[in-house]
Amino acid sequence: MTTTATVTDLLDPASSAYKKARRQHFKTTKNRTHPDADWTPFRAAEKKYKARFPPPDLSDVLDLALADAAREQEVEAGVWRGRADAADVREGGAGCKAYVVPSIPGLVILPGFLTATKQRELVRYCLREHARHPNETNLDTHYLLPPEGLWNADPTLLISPRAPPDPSTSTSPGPRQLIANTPASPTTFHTLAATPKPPAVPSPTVPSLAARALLPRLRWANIGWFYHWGTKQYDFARGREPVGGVLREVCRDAVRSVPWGEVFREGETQSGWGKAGPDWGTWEESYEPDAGIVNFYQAKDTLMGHVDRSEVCATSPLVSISLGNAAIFLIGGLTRNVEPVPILLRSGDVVIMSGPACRRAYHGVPRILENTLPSHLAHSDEEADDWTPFATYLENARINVNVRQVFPKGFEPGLSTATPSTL
Ligand SMILES: O=C(O)CCC(=O)C(=O)O
Ligand SMILES: [Fe+2]
Repeated sequence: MTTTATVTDLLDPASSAYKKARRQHFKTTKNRTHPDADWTPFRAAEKKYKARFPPPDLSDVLDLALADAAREQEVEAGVWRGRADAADVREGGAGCKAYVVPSIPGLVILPGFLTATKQRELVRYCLREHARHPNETNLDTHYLLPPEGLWNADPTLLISPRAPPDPSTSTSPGPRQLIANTPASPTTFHTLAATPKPPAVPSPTVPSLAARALLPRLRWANIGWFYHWGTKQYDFARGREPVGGVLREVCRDAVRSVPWGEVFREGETQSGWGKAGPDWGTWEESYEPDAGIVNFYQAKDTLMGHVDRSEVCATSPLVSISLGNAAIFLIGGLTRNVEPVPILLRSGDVVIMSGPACRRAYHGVPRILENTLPSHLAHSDEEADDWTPFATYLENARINVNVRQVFPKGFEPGLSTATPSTL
């Protein structure tokens, strides 16, 4: 008989689950040489938190839910916990708690920013309304998805690959590809916009799958301006979908609730803001999200360290919303040589990355923390009629909504050749 090891078992050295994980670990790492000396501090942290055995020690991980008595039950039930004092933070915020991390100027954490009701609304929005045509998903390249979207399809519906089978080649619709790209800026913008953006080639080896079997392979859905993964640049010629409804409202509320004077204090202002100078003082009016990605993570998925530099504006806020299971988020500096700060992000937390030091800092998600789905997103006796499938999906998943602003205030992109579909 096989039983699923819980986090509590895995953290207890006397348990059989711990001993089994240890045996497996020694078996798989027996012949491995350890190139630790060559790892950058960012890579070393990724390895640490990715490790299945021994389970990572989270005592260096900033966990701001521990500073909030109202979240005690959520923390206890999820077992994994970091420390509220694991990093130096400054507290501020009007009407809600905002934490500034002075070692990474421009990084703001809004723990528990979203109510349980808002979290549910956003989960419904991401899966039911957003991850479908005309928004592109990772599956569109390889599969002929139903027009109503994967989520709304009959779970038994057989979804066919786009390309006819060819057993001689093998590619798969995997996670996001990390490709080196030229940072976008007002100077490089026109060259980047003119670079050819050939469509991705559908894999001839993916199998037909029922909608319910394909759903766990959903990895991302595009927001706003269309992103071209092959060149890691926006494809402005395709126009954009509007960023509206609950998403725009949540992002704008989050930006408005930040005490920006605390984030960028007088006298501490960093260089790198560009010709127009710091514009954090006017974000309340000028911030307008127009692009981004919804990331769908299954329990074993990770997102490698990267910099989001395809946006022409390298300073305006990027709003990142966590839903479902918790995760370890690493954020460091402008190179991988900067030791990252590990942060435990739980459902309802919002992170804002802004300003030149943070907006182009390396960051990544080395681990999803299993069994951390808060009870307000799980199955319950009195759940709303339509919540059951969402609760089932979330048992094993985390959703991150990552929303950006591509153009700086006042920048004239001159996109006369573009044919925006829904501007
Ligand atoms: O999942 C997250 O918290 C971060 C996602 C991210 O960095 C991205 O989409 O670029
Ligand atoms: Fe990112």
